[in-house]
Parts: sequence; structure tokens; C-alpha cells
Amino acid sequence: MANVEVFVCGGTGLVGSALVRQLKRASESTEEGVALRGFCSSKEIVSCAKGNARASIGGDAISDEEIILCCSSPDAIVCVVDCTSSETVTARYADWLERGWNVVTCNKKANSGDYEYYARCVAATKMTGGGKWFVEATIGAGLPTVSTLRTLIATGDCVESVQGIFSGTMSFLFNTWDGVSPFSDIVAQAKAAGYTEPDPREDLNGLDVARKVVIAARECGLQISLSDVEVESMVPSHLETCSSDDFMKRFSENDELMATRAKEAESEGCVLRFVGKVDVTDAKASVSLAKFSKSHPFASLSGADNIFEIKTARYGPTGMSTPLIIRGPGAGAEVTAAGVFGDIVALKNSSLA
Ligand SMILES: NC(=O)C1=CN([C@@H]2O[C@H](COP(=O)(O)OP(=O)(O)OC[C@H]3O[C@@H](n4cnc5c(N)ncnc54)[C@H](OP(=O)(O)O)[C@@H]3O)[C@@H](O)[C@H]2O)C=CC1
Ligand SMILES: N[C@@H](CC=O)C(=O)O
Repeated sequence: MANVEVFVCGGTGLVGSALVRQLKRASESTEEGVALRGFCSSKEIVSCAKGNARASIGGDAISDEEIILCCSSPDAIVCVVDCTSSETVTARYADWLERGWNVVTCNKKANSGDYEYYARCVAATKMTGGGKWFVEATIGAGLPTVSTLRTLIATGDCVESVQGIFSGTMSFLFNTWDGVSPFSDIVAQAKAAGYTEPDPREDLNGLDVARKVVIAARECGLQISLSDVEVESMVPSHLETCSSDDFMKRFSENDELMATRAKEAESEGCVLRFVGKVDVTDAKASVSLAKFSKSHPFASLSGADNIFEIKTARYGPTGMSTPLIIRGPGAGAEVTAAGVFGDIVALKNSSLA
């Protein structure tokens, strides 16, 4: 029986190395049918659990020839896993899918990027002989968010809206911060905990949440792009273009402004939460820092939890019921890697059935 042969792009990164550890543990014990062939980072193969990594995979991204060389047989089920945040890698998905290779990703840049390219990738998965594309970890890390939306839609439900705290980083910041101590200190803690994007500005400027909002909207059938999302940024304009290191040093210049906003919310008996919203019915999407009363479910999260409130014809006021809620840790290397691993297992189950 052909194995699923897994190639990890970004295997030295936070999520990639957690995945590699999880795959190694599983390949030593129970997870039959998944073979780890080689891990590529932008520099080198770092390890190989089951041998057979014959090529030195380097350069900007793994090449097709290198993957073919590493496969144990021509009928191997190839699974390229993208644990980078690189567009050089996402630019390869369509070719990979069109040649029948499968793609598992936690990198949001293809399914939230240019709509034409996204549509080409989706079309490839529907071609005879096309590969499968798994994206669970692109929203909510290891939480079952994309799969829940897909199941609702596949079973005839109609999604009306998805609202929530889509960012582990932004959740951690506003769950942890007391409104008085320097906000920039908490940003440094979030980065150290591995919640942020490689450049934390992508979290603070709302781009990471906007990407997830676009992904959710597209899963619900909307032809929406990043430019259609109304986004409130937490990054002051004068810090938008400096280096990431400079930004981390200078973000404290914004602490006073943040303290004022927290005080204002507190005076109304509210807390600040950074929320994303997809209004499927009206085809609108937004990202903003909003005030919520202290009794609202969004106010009682802890750590880097995400929460998604999904209103549908079955779940929600029109369905004479309450909305469907998904809640849990939404960032961090281990849970994200577990979401990616879950997709690899789903691929294995669907390919070997
Ligand atoms: N951290 C989290 O909680 C979550 C992260 N994600 C997503 O997971 C992805 C990875 O995040 P994270 O692990 O934190 O990031 P890191 O910066 O820790 O890791 C990125 C990895 O990608 C590699 N890389 C960069 N460019 C290329 C390239 N062109 N070809 C091959 N490898 C490349 C880097 O290698 P090198 O250092 O050698 O350049 C590094 O190994 C991101 O897309 C992020 O949005 C999704 C959900 C949650
Ligand atoms: N930086 C992101 C990581 C997961 O997507 C977040 O904080 O949610």
C-alpha cells in the first residue's frame, strides 16, 4: 500500500519543528501509512525520521525534482506541508495540486490572497487526478473551524454570519493586559510565546485577522478579497515601515494611547476585544477593536483562546436556537502543528480508504 510521503516546508520554524516532532513520535508508534521523507527549510534538510531523504533540499523552496527524488516509489501519495509564511511557497500550490500532489497548509497567504489564484487552486482540487488541499489550521490553529463551516454547508445549512476573536495574539493581549501596565510589554510576551506572526505587526495591524476573515468568507461562498475588508489597525502609521526589530523597540510610543482606550471602555463597564466579522447575508467583512460588556462571551476568554460565533439557519435566532460556538486555544506551535497533522491524517484516511 502506498504511503503518504510528507515534505515539510519550514520544518525549522516554530510550527514546522513542532509538527516534525509530532510526526516523528507518531511514525515511531501508531500512525501507519505516513512516512516522513524530508524536511525543507529555506536552508537544509534538518532530519528524516524514516530515512530515504536522498536530496539536499535547499534554496528558497523545495523543488519538484527534489520531492520526486525523495519519494520511495513513483505512485507515492505526495503531501507537501507548508509551515512557512512565504508567498514563494504558496505560489507553487496550483502546480502541485494540478500534478496531483496534495497540499496541507497553515500558511494563510494562498486561501486569503489573490482571488483568481485561489480559484485556480480550488479548481485543481476538482480536476480528475488533482490533489487535495487542506487548510484547517489557517483559522483557529488546531480548532475545527474550517471543517465545521464545510460540514454545515455540505449538510444544507445556510451560514448567516461568523463573528469572533480570530487571533490568538490579539486575544492574549486583551485577555492579559490590565489596561494600566505598558501594552507593548504584553506584545513582547505574545511574541516570546510563539503566538505572533514572524512580524507581530501582521497581527497588530489586523492583517492576520483580515486574512482569516477572508478565508471564512470564501468558505461560505463569498467572492471576497483582503481589500474588501474594513480593517482597524493598531499599528501607528509612523511605525508601519520600519524593521520588525525597530518596531518592537518603538511600539511603546503607543502605550499611552492604548491606556486611554482601555480607560474609556472601563468607564462604560466594558472591555476591549479585537474582533473579526463576516456578514455572509450582506457580503461584508470587518476587523475592529470593539467594546464588549463584561458579561459577553468574548469578554471571558483566557490566554490565546479564539472564539467563533457562527449563526446559521439552524443555529441562531432564525433557527429558533442559539448560535454555534467554537472556542479554545487559537495559536501556539503545538496546537497549530496538531491541526496540520490532523489534515495529514485526513488525507491518509481519504487516500488509503
Ligand atoms: N504560530 C502560530 O500560532 C500559528 C501560525 N500559523 C502560520 O504558520 C506559519 C508558520 O508560523 P511560525 O512557525 O510561527 O513561523 P516561523 O517564522 O517560526 O517559521 C517559518 C519557517 O519558514 C521557513 N521559510 C521561510 N521562507 C521559506 C521559503 N521560501 N521556503 C522554505 N522555507 C521557508 C523559515 O526558515 P528560515 O528561518 O530558514 O528562513 C522557518 O523555518 C505562518 O504562515 C503562520 O501564519 C498558523 C496558525 C497559528
Ligand atoms: N499570529 C496568529 C497565529 C495563528 O494564526 C495568531 O495570533 O492568531
